[in-house]
Formats: sequence, C-alpha cells, structure tokens
Amino acid sequence: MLDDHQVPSRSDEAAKDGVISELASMGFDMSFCTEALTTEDMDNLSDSVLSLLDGKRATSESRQTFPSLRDIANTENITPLGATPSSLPCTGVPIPHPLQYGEKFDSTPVQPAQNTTCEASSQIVHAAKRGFHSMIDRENLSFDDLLVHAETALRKYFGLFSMKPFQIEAFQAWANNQDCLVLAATGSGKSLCFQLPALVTGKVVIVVSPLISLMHDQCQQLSRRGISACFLGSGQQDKSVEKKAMAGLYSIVYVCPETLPRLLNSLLDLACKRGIALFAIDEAHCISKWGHDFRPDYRRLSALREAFGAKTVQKNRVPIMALTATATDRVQLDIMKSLNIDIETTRIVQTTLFRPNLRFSVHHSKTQKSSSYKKDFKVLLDYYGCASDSSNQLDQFLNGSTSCSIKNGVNHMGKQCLSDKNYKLAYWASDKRPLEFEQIGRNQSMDIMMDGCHNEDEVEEEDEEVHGEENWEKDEDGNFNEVQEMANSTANSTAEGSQETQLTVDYLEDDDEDEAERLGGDFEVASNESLKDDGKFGGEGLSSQRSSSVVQNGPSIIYVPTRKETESIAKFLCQSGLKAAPYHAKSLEAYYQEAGRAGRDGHPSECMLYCDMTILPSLLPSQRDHEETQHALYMLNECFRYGLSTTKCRAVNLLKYFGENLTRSCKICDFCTTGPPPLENLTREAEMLLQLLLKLLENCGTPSLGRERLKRKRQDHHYSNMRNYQHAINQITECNKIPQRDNVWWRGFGRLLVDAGYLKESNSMKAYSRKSIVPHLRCPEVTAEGQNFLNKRRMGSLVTFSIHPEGDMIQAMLEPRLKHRSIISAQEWGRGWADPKIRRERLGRSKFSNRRPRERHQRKSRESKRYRQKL
Ligand SMILES: Nc1ncnc2c1ncn2[C@@H]1O[C@H](COP(=O)(O)OP(=O)(O)OP(=O)(O)O)[C@@H](O)[C@H]1O
Repeated sequence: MLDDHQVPSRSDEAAKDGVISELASMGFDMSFCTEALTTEDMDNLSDSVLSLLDGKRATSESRQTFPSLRDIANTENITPLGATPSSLPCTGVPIPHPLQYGEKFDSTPVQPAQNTTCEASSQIVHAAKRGFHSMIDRENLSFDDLLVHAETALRKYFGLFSMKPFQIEAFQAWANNQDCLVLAATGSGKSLCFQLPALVTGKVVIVVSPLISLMHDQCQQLSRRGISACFLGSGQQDKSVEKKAMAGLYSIVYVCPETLPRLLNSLLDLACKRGIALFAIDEAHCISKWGHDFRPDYRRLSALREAFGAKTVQKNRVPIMALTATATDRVQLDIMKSLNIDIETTRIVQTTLFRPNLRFSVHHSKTQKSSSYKKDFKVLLDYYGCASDSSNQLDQFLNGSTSCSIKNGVNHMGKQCLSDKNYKLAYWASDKRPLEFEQIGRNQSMDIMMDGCHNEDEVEEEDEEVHGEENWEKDEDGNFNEVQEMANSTANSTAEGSQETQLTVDYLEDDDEDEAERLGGDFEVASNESLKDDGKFGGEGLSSQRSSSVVQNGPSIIYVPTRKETESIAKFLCQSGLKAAPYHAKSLEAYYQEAGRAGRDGHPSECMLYCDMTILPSLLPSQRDHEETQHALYMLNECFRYGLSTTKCRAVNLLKYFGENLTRSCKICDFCTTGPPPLENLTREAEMLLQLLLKLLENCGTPSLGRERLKRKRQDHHYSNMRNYQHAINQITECNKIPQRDNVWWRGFGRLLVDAGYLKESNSMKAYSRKSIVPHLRCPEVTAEGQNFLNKRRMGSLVTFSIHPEGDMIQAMLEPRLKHRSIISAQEWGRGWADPKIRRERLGRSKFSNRRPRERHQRKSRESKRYRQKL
C-alpha cells in the first residue's frame, strides 16, 4: 500500500506507468489498472497481475465471476509469485489462452511445452498474459465477429484456412445458443465444431465421449497444438486433474458419461467462474438404444439440460451439441428425446456420410475349419504380403487422372491397390515383423478388426419343435471344437517358427471398463510411445491401437463369421504375422463406424468385409424386451443383406441404410469395378418350387379354426410342417431333381422369389419369422403374381425368371453342401423310411459318413456308463 506521507518519486511514477501500459497491452482495462496501481503500491508487473487477478477489484460483472488465479494456484499448490520458485509438474498444457485480438497472424500451430517441469511464476504470468482477461461473451458479439475469431483460431491452432460449411452451420447454432445435432461422416471434422467455441470465448467446453482411448488421443492432439485439455473418468489416475478442470484450468474437458452426473455441482460452479461455452456429446449414437453402441450411462445426460437450461436464464443457458457419424432417423429422434432437448428448435446439421476414399468390398468365405484358413484368407494374406509391380491405379482413379481399370474381382485387388508406398492403407504396426515380410522389405502391415456375428449355434431356439430347421444349422456348423483344436495346433506349430510374432487375442467388445481401468494419468504424461502397441492386442495396446493405429492409418477389415470362429481366425492371422483383433458388432452402423476409421487422412483405403453367408446369424440371448429384440434382428438382417447383395454399389447400399440417397455410385467398390455376377436363367427352378409349394398347400388344407385348443395346436403344427419352406426344399433335393443346388442355395433363391413378389411369408408364420432374420423364409405362400407366372408358363409363354445370384447362392455353388440333411419332422422322417428310394439313399449316406459322433451323444453315453458303473 502506498504510504500517505510518502510522495511518489518520478522514477516510481515512470515504473508504474510502464506497468500500466504493459497491463493495458495484455488486455486489462486502462482505468481499472490505474486505479489498482494507485491504491496499491505496486510497480512490479507480476505482483500487479496477481493482485488484479485476485478478483477483488474486478469491476465488470463478468470479471467478478472469474476465479482469482491465486485461488486456482492454491487448488493445485502452485507457489504464488514472489515466494521461493519451485518446480511443479508441468501438465504440458498451457493455461487457457483464448484469442487475443489484434494478434499478428501466425500460421504455424502453437508448439507444445517441451519441458516436463516449469515454474509456477511463469505459468501464472503466461496465464495472465494470454488468459481470462480476453474471455468474451458470445452474446456480446455478432455472428460475423464470432466467425472472424473462429477462423483466426482455426489458422492459429490448426493451420487450417476456412471452416467447412457444416462446421459454420454448427458454429452458428452455437452462436445462437441453439442446441444442435451434427451428423457428418467419420473424419469430416466434427471435433472442430466443439473445439472452436472454447477457443473463441475462452470458456470451457465439456465433451462427453465414450472411450477413454479416444479422449486420450484427442487430448494429446490438442495439447500438441497448444490447447489445454484433459480427460476425466475412471481411467484418470491423476486425481488432481479433476480439481484443476473444475477450477477452469483446461479449455476442453473430456468426460466419461459415467462420471458426468457426479460432476454436476462442480460444473455449475465452473459455469459461474470461468464459464462453460458448450456441452458436446461426441459419438451421440451411444445415447440411443436403437443405435449400435448403446451405453446406458449416456441416458443420464438428460440432467445437463435440466441443470444448464430449463431453469436458468437464457444468458446462462449452455447449449448442447450432439455429434455422430452414424445415426438413422430413429436414432436421431431418440438422441434428441434422451438429451431432453427440444426437437422443434434443435438445429440438425447434416452432411453426406459418404466417404469417397473408402473402397468397400465383400468376400465370401466359409472358413469352418482352420485347415482351410490359408486358402480362405489368401486374398487377405496376399494383399499384405505379396509384392506387386502394378501401378497405383486406384489412386490415379481417385485423383481423376485415369479411368478406373480395376477389374476381375477380389483376386487382383490386393495387387492393384497396395503397390504404391504413398498409400496409407497399411503400415508396419509392430517392430516385430515376421521374417518373410522382412525379406519382402516393403513398408506394409495391417490392422484387422474382426467383426463377429453369432450364428444359430448360439441362439436359443424357441420354435425348434415346430420346424426343426435349427438342427440342420447346427449339424452343418457345429464343428467348432474341431476348429478350435486345429487352430491351436496350427498356432503351436507356427509359433515355433516365429516366436516373436506371437500375438494374443482378446475381444474388443465391452472393453470400455477394463480400458478405463488400464489407461490413466494426465494425457500429456503418456507419451506417444506408450500408446504404441506392445505386441498384444488386449490391454493398453488394444485401446491405443483402436485410437491411434486403426483410426488414423490402418485399413479396417472386418469379418462376420460366428463369434467363436472370429477368435480362431484372429489367432490364425496373428500367427501369420498380421495384426488382428476380433471385434464383435452386429449392425451396419457398427461396421460403417469402424470402417470409417480407415483413410482418415483422405487417402484411398480398403474396407473388406469377410463373411460366411451360409451361416444365418442370430442374436445371443440377452435381456431385451420385445421391441428391442425386433430392432436387433432388423439391424442384423440389414447387415446380412448387405453382405448378400451383389447388384448395388456398396456405398449406395450403406448410405441408404442411414436414409441418405447417394445419387451416384462410388466407382471403386467391388460392385462398381467388377459389376454384378452373370445373370442366371432360373426359370426351371422357380417353376418347380412354386408348383411344389402350391401342391403342399393344397394337401394340407387351411389352418384349423376348431375350438379345442389341443386339436388346433396339432393341426397348426402339421400345417406349418407341411408348408415349411425347408420341407419343400427337402423334397426337391431328396428327389435329386436339381442335384447341384444345396440347401443354402435354395434358401437364397426363396429370398429372391420373395423380392420378385412371387412368394411371401404366410401370415400364420409371421410370428415365427420375427424370431429370425428376414431372409430365413419359413412358411411361404405363393402370391397372385407367382401364380400368374406359373399360368403364363403353362400356357406356353416365354416368360422367364432370370436373376443375379446373391452372395450365399454364389458361395453355395462354389462349394455346395451336397451332403444334404433333411429337416423334416420326426413323423415325416419316420415315414421316409417306408419309401425304398429314400431308405436306400439314407442308408447309403450313413455308410459313407465319417462324421464324429456329436458331443451331446458322447456325453450321454459317458453319463449312462457312469450310471451303470454305479449300479
Ligand atoms: N475446415 C477444415 N478444413 C480442412 N481440414 C479439416 C477441417 N476441419 C477438420 N479438418 C481435418 O479433418 C480431420 C478429421 O477431423 P476430426 O478428427 O475432427 O474428424 P471427426 O469427424 O471428429 O472424426 P470421427 O468421426 O472419427 O470422430 C483432421 O485431420 C482435421 O484437421
């Protein structure tokens, strides 16, 4: 304090003037500084800054609400200026630094702090210089002014020159204090929509994100650009980070949905201190139970709108921005409803979800035995393993310099697409390369995500009694034990040769909690290196692989066989020296989301889907209500149909699922480059099947309308059995009328007859159909159109039924399962023995059958043996 009796000397005055002008240049109000420095004896810049930031003298309303920097310093034990300087662990994160007006444009992004320690004093002055004083209220500036600031920040921190139209739209919604739903493709730049408000206002943006690894990754990227950010959640081991975040020390705070409800009160405080510019809900599809990645904790985010909206005055209302790359119409509505944001006033910012640099393809493969894996995955192994001299045609095509000459299907794809070293399709993911790859000496590797669906082996079958079809499925696919054994033996033998490439396989599914437990610390503490894969695909390596490797560089290769097989195949690929992780997903949303992690740098990227269409996927038992089960089946069905399709551009197909009409084809997917399979004239097959179904229908009469329940049940049972689609197929195959077609082929054919309008699922069977996925035709009826077709044929018309076969039909023709097994009722089976032809056939089959007895029977006989011994 100035002593009343002491007359300030000229030199003191000059020093004070100097301090005042410094403070003014830092953005402090000139009269405010003058008043502060005349009432308090300060001619030292640091003391003055601290005193001003104490907040006692703040005059404007907004300033009074800011925390004093000293308070913040106290919360994190920062030694105030003037005390003995002490080193404190530097978080590597600059204290908030919103835009400084009039600052000279510098296009080079801000460099991160290099040192691991720094002094509190310099941190405080740094904060003061770049800090809270330049916070601005969104309401005080026009949208144009805000946009200018946003673009300045864009240049300064990101080295980018303009915002994309959808980013401007989202920014405008935020500027108008509007809630907003942003739907934009993966890698299109959604993050900027919520990062810019923090940089423009100097207030905090709270981002809710589902994955610790992604939060970690984003925090690292921001810190590299000089933007302070942290993440909070169970994975955050440094407990002081939460305290600092709630005191307003970070511009962008990532929070797990599980953690956010606990922080509500602290967030209210934070809103009153530094201010909260925005709540961003990243990967917002997790909110919806109709989405592919439902996280119940996301539902609790509705509390945000209550706490920061409904009851607060408009000025203090914090807008909410939900962002996702994969949301169907239903999911969009559910997101808004669940977040408690007004559907009428919420701005929906939607861009195309199309990713022109992703080349989608589907590969059909049976992969039931590990001994066949080498053959089944030849394309994949070649793709990453073989040298190619061919030019980068795909790249040239994408650049418009040549017309696409990729032809002849999947076998050539690898050669054509991987030759150029500029491709970011693949890279060595581990230093521990297998020898043969080393010898080839090219800088390629791969990341594979295996997408396992379930097959009917894994589902509880409620209507088994009625149809018995599931036995057939089980019989055909129930040889996993063998697969597993062989996989193990292959693994062991290969491991001997290349010990160092041995990789473990864990499931990615439900890894969030574990991952949260494993990752920890302030994001800046974890070095880039620690994110690199440690040779394992579980644990830290796993999450980082998802976020760093797969996300930025790797192709996304996804497999949809059974879940058990997924593991087995992943093991095999790992043993082959490729980096693979089984991943479980059950919908096109999940597939598109994961595939979208490839080619984020804009380079062409491969997204191969390997699938075994001879196995019908179905749901694992779970606690779903009826509606949820229906929806899960719908999603699974769409996934299956995508794999089956051979007549549409893959990108068009995928986007249609999200309600987007792509007006042009992608020109690079397998369909666009190779075209549909040749048209097949299947008139004879159609005629035979339709006639047979009509005949069966005539024989069994109409369903019972009798009163007695038992009688009706029996009659219905008989009725369904007789009209069972599989029953008709059995009759055709047992009579050996068209020997080269197997069950799988007929199943696909029935589906195409439904598509053509010749068949439909009977009403009485719709209840059963709902338990299965739609392509599984149960009890068909011949429609009027189908009868018309038959009549025309009978009258000698030349009408034909020609179609492009779908995936399962092609696969069945390549490797028919001619060892046909009947799926008829026990009664029918019994009657079959009376027919000498059928009897001969069955006996002939069993004579040559070398199938091992089923485990169930073995167990039964073991049990009875034990029982007999007891006796
Ligand atoms: N306006 C822009 N101009 C040029 N590049 C941009 C622009 N906005 C974002 N990008 C770039 O796009 C890339 C992807 O951005 P970002 O990670 O924000 O995508 P995203 O949509 O959030 O992805 P995801 O859906 O996977 O979370 C980044 O490299 C970023 O620099």
